[in-house]
Amino acid sequence: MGKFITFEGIDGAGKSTHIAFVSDYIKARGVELVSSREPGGTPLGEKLRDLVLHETMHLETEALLMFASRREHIAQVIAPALERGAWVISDRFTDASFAYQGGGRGMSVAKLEALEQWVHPALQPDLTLLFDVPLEVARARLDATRELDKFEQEKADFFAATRAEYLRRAAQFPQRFRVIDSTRSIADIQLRLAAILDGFFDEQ
Ligand SMILES: Nc1ncnc2c1ncn2[C@@H]1O[C@H](COP(=O)(O)OP(=O)(O)O)[C@@H](O)[C@H]1O
Ligand SMILES: Cc1cn([C@H]2C[C@H](O)[C@@H](COP(=O)(O)OP(=O)(O)O)O2)c(=O)[nH]c1=O
Repeated sequence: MGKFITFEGIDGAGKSTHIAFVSDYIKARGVELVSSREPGGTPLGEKLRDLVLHETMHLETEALLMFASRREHIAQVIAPALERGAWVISDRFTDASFAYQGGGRGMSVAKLEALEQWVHPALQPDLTLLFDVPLEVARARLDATRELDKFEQEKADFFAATRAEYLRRAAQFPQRFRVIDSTRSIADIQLRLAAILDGFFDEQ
């Protein structure tokens, strides 16, 4: 079996900035790597992504579409890759549903756990990199760079709750989570990522 690594954090924390670095670092070890994202990662998932990022909908519809996209992603991409021994990096996975639909929007943890049990009862990431920054830093980075989607337009209290839920989960699952202080410079964060990945390779 390959290894499954997920990237998490509130919008603007710096996840996307570090994916190429982590990919290259893993590939340099001679491992086959599949890099993907959620919502999305398959042709159907990308259509669902477009809907869920731009249409207003009931909270539970939003959660169900996230898990529908995930079901397809696991079936088409993640499970086959892990089974053939490849490593998989996903820009977000189920922790994002707990943080955004749960923490941010207030959906019950019990309902999210039921969906998780349904869609991937036996699969969890081997390593989750949580890019953590205060809201003001994330907001300033987003404002400086891009057009904001539905989630990115949310207010500060939404992101405070989202960030808090991510940190709660990191404390709940310390085995797989590594929290990265994303207020640091990109170079400092790369040093920290390299140390985390070296440790992770040593454990294998
Ligand atoms: N450590 C950092 N220091 C300064 N700017 C950063 C840092 N990390 C990311 N950025 C910048 O912040 C913006 C948002 O980063 P991005 O990686 O797209 O965030 P995310 O994928 O988490 O939403 C980008 O313009 C990026 O260049
Ligand atoms: C996977 C997932 C993402 N999301 C949200 C978080 C993000 O705001 C958005 C898209 O994620 P992201 O890939 O970070 O967007 P970008 O391309 O702008 O960096 O989807 C959820 O609300 N629940 C989920 O389960």
